[in-house]
Amino acid sequence: MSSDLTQTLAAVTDPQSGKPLPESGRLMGLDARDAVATVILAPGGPQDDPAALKRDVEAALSARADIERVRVIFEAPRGGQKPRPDAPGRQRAAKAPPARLIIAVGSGKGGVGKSTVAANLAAACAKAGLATGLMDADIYGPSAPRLFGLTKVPGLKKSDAGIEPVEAHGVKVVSMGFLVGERDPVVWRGPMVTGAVRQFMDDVNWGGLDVLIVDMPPGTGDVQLALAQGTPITGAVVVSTPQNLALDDAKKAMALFERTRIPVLGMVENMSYFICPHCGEGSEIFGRGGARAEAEHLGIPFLGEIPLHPALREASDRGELIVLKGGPVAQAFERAADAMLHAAQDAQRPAPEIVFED
Ligand SMILES: Nc1ncnc2c1ncn2[C@@H]1O[C@H](COP(=O)(O)OP(=O)(O)OP(=O)(O)O)[C@@H](O)[C@H]1O
Repeated sequence: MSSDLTQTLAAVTDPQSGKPLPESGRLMGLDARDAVATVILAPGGPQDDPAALKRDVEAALSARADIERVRVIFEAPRGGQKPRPDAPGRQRAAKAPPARLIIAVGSGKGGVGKSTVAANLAAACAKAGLATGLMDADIYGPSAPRLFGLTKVPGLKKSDAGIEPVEAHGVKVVSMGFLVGERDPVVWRGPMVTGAVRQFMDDVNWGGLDVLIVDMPPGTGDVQLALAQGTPITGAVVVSTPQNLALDDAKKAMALFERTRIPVLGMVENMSYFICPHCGEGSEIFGRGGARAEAEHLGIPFLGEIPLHPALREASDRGELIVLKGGPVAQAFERAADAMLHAAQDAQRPAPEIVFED
């Protein structure tokens, strides 16, 4: 599909270089899903005419029978964050990122336990003594209020320092679920998604965290794009289950992160094997090691495997985090969190400078 789309864009001339768009070096991302095409373009120089380019891209792609909507996104110019329009008369100082490490937790599809894994990884970081936050960016189906036992939170408060996160189990939490009920239908349009995610990132009084875990919605690129614009994301963790179909979806999620320039730190396999709550014995009902093998095949680190255990679902439903309770599932989360933190720290380390001696 995407090489096909690239061909369609060959009819569009880049005003900056005069070349067909795919040959101009400005086409940074191109994807279509559910008849919506997303095109990411690098910023142009003085010769650029972004309005004309946007119009031409929209016209070329919407002429296709399989595309109903086209979304054109220009990347911010290098060397700084694109300034956001502020309230009149109010000067906004350049903001420091909310955390030293910002880690997105994503999955290719729903139901693989991504939110459960994100919440327990966050609590594991807090347990290890790190100042930790969890931003529930899964605005289509927020589950942080349930997982952290915060379903009765009546809304988010604002102070002079910004929107105040709610603290539970040692983690500072912000979720759209505090503003709308978990089951309330909300229709999100692209710009609203971007606005909500940016506001959670920029306007929450996170208070200088060590780690911010971002629970991403499955699929769609809206949130990935919104995150990638203007915040230095350390990397992404992709959660999968061992089945082949889930792994295929996980690969798509990785491709989406990479296209938005968020490096993939590694993969966590959830529901890897079943631990019998009665005898404590493990059985590999899905065939173990699928995600590890796939991660190795793709050349990305494998961060750990979390067993399928009824106690995990029960704890989650009660608003408790199993990682804080000890036992084999808690240990699995602690090991995965440790591997994730190491991978994130490595991703942040600058590449060594190679010095040639005369
Ligand atoms: N390892 C596990 N063992 C037992 N139950 C689990 C495990 N992981 C997740 N679950 C349960 O599976 C269900 C789905 O988990 P969760 O909501 O975290 O998935 P998700 O991928 O975030 O889904 P969605 O995108 O729909 O929110 C929940 O009921 C959760 O308690």
